[in-house]
Amino acid sequence: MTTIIWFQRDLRIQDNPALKYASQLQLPVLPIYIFDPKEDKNWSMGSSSRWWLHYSLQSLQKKLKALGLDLFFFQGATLHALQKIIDKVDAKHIVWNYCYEPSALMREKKLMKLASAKKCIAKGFHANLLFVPGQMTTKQGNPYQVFTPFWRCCLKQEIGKPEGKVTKKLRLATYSKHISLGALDLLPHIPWAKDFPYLWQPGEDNALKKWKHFLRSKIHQYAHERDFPAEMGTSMLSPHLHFGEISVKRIFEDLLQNTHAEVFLREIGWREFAYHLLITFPHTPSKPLRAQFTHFPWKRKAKCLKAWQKGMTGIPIVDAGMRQLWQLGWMHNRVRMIVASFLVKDLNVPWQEGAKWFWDTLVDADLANNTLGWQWCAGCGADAAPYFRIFNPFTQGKKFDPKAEYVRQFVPELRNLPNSWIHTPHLSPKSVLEAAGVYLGKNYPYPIVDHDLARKNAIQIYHQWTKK
Ligand SMILES: Cc1cc2nc3c(=O)[nH]c(=O)nc-3n(C[C@H](O)[C@H](O)[C@H](O)COP(=O)(O)OP(=O)(O)OC[C@H]3O[C@@H](n4cnc5c(N)ncnc54)[C@H](O)[C@@H]3O)c2cc1C
Repeated sequence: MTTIIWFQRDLRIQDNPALKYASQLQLPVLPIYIFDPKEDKNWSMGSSSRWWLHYSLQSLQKKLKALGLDLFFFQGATLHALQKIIDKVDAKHIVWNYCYEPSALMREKKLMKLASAKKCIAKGFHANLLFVPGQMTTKQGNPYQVFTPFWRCCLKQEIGKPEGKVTKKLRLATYSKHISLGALDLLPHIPWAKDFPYLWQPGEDNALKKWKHFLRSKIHQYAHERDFPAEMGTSMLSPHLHFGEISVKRIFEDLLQNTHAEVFLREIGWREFAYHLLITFPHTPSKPLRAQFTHFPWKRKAKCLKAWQKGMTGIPIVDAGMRQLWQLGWMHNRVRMIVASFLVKDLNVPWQEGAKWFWDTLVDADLANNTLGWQWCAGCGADAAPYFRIFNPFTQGKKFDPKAEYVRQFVPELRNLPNSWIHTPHLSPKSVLEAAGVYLGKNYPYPIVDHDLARKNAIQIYHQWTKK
């Protein structure tokens, strides 16, 4: 008789209700992780996330060993693997924390049935969000589609306290047919992620360290600094939150006594909103929430998309963002909005193309947050920026990177341009460019579109389309 604990996106031992429950059952425990590279079809895990996952699992395995346990790895179709394991160990219980994505919830439902047929008690726990998504409705009983009333409603609900730590040693069940972490083959074969470790240390201990540091020395400035990409004024917790290395209930609890918490807490609220939308409207990762956008005349321009992906658009703030993403697997939120607006409005490329690129390159790639972010920028989602509000990437660059530290870090070929010209090299006097060693069309591109024309064009397309 065994208790299986199935880890998914809850790679922590603190405030882990499934682990806590398993620890109270007095049976040998079998902690497992199953990786199915083909799962979730269009949204199987991207390359940067896999990098993160490898180190996060390594860290969890170490933490479980300190509890007398281990982490057993499996590869292949999840339900099939679960069925085999339940049979092999004659499982009495299988426990897990819910993964709030449409296909994961479907899988978990099937697991309930499968386990019950085998007389194994299956139990899922709510652990990775503050509120169960999809349950909050307006007075009329409709799902919320605007953030502020959604969040107001959330904050009136009770939020349970985080679970304590499991501290006592547990008995490990035995199972011989598992594979090693390395055999999951999560790490890249060519070293494109070589710079990631300068910025990122996955794992629960590092997530907690980062959170404590943010609380101690950054949260009081967050409201002012969060929009300036060179300041590093945000928490940078997104990949840790995505993989469940830190509990959002724990974050909420720590914020209760903090007088600077409001703005930061709202961002945590956007995460809740994103999951609420994803569960309520499960088609939205690939289709617009506002159905009238289904036939919007986007254009698939392969050359423009490539230039955007490579950070070679000739628009410094866009290129800096796209190169930060490639180099470090992450991009600052303000810049995510700028590059997304540029792709969908200036280049008229479908938002789904941008979402896919982010999915593969972000260490924090998250189906709910990524979908919300892209649909917000494209104007086709809930509470989205109106389509005709188009970011000017040059003024955004000057406003949010006034000393051009961000652009200089990620677009070093522009490094020697003065602050007054660095965001608009194409308008710079020839003498200034020459003095800085910038040769447009040679070592840095001309802008791939004229922003003023592109803006007029985007608005014209929108008006023609809305008249139809
Ligand atoms: C086009 C686009 C795509 C995005 N894709 C993702 C994604 O795949 N994964 C992801 O986690 N975030 C995504 N975001 C949201 C946001 O950019 C990141 O969460 C944020 O930059 C992460 O940095 P941080 O942890 O320092 O954030 P902080 O400012 O410190 O915020 C704390 C936490 O709140 C949550 N959060 C913050 N802003 C948002 C937001 N706008 N929407 C939802 N949750 C938010 C995140 O979990 C974040 O870690 C996207 C935004 C845009 C505009």
